[in-house]
Amino acid sequence: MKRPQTQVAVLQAADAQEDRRIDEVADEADCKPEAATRAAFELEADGLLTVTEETVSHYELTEEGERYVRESLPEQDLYAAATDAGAKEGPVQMGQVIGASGLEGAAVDIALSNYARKAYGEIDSGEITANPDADPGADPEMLALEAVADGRVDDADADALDQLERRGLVDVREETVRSVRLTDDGVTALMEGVEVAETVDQLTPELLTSGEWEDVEFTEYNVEADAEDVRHGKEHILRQTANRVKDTLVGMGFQEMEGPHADAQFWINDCLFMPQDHPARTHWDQFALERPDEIRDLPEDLVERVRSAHREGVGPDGEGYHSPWTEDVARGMDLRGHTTSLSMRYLSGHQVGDLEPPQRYFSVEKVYRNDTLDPTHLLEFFQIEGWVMAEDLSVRDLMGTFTEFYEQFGITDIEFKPHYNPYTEPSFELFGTHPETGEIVEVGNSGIFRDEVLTPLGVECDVMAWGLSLERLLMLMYGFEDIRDVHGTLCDLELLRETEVMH
Ligand SMILES: N[C@@H](Cc1ccccc1)C(=O)O
Repeated sequence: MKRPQTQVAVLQAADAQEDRRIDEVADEADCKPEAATRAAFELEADGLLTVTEETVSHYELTEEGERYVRESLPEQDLYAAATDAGAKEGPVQMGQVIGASGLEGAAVDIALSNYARKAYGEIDSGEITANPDADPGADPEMLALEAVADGRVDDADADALDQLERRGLVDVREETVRSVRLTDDGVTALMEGVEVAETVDQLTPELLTSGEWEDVEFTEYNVEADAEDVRHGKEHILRQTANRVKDTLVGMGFQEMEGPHADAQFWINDCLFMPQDHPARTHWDQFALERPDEIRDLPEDLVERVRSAHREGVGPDGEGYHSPWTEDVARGMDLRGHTTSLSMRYLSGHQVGDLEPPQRYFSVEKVYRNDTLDPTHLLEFFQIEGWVMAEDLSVRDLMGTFTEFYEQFGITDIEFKPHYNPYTEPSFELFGTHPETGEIVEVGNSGIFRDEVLTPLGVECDVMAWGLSLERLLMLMYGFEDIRDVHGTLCDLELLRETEVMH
């Protein structure tokens, strides 16, 4: 039998009687552990070797853990001080005991909570007792801490180790250790003789620089052999999807909008015909800016037209809100609660000049809302904003656009529900079905802009528009159940690493 060089070396270094660790095998085969692992997987695929994997935990003391090993656990100090103060006989003043214990700052809370947990005594209305049966001298956590410090982790009590990890006194690192063993077929092959094939199984810098690569014969690549996990940096799944959304919309003929994250309420709310004294005005619960607290430039002519739409309405039958409207409120600066502020800027002609129909614009940008965090809400998220300007638009166009858009992401069951927005009529919310839970999830909001919005902007044709959530799209695509798994400080790295990317 002929095998590539590394495989022959690994085969010869392996044993039929016992598992040998891959790093030892690599050492003996005189190759890198990665190369030995790859060869082992290939040999395994051909039945000459078995590869077993084992997860080994390495324990290490944190700084705090090291300090306690040197000194003592805070709860041990507390017990000693309590005992000295006579707390074994009856309750004594807590203040006095803590003072005598030498514990300070955060250590006091640590001592008290662990004291109670370990039943070293009772703490009640400012008094403390010490349990005469407790034995802090043989505290299992201290013993485990010492075992870790001395490199005798195997002697440590498993529950105590878990507790130490929870207390942040030890760090645990997990490592996958692979071992190999010869199979009967492997032994037979070795006895019959395995020769080194002339083929090259690894392209090296030397082969490249010498030009030798042109003449050598390469080993066939076994794409079915198992392989080692390589964990390199990669684009975040949310960013990837955002880019895919942008490509999709560009493919559908849209151009991208850009604009400020912090903007005047004028662009965020007033242009959208949201009355200044209406609760709907705060229904996004936007974050207001302290500095600067107002925008300097607003287009005066547009301000005037928006004021008039709010006060008197638009058109012969129009009714305004008959409620106060002040430019001061309109100048107030907020973090945008939706990117519809960008649509207003573009439709007004103040961003890229006056626009003639047909036009299509989009953005995939961050918005900020003062929501309560829960599995489907974040304080900031990405909105897929978009609008189409054309002479004659109907609800069919709106639904058709969403159907076409979501289909590109494999989502074919979007449902619509009539909705209310102060700025669109009719309005629709969009829903999708969560692939794991089967629950109906709201994914966006949309509608056709009212004349009260378009007339002041100087737009004379129809405009249909929407704001969709990028994170919710991700949930439908990948089956995430909690938005915080993919976003923010609590995100689940393992999930992000392992999620297969769809292209
Ligand atoms: N601004 C709406 C989305 C939307 C945009 C444009 C028209 C209609 C609805 C939201 O954030 O929910």
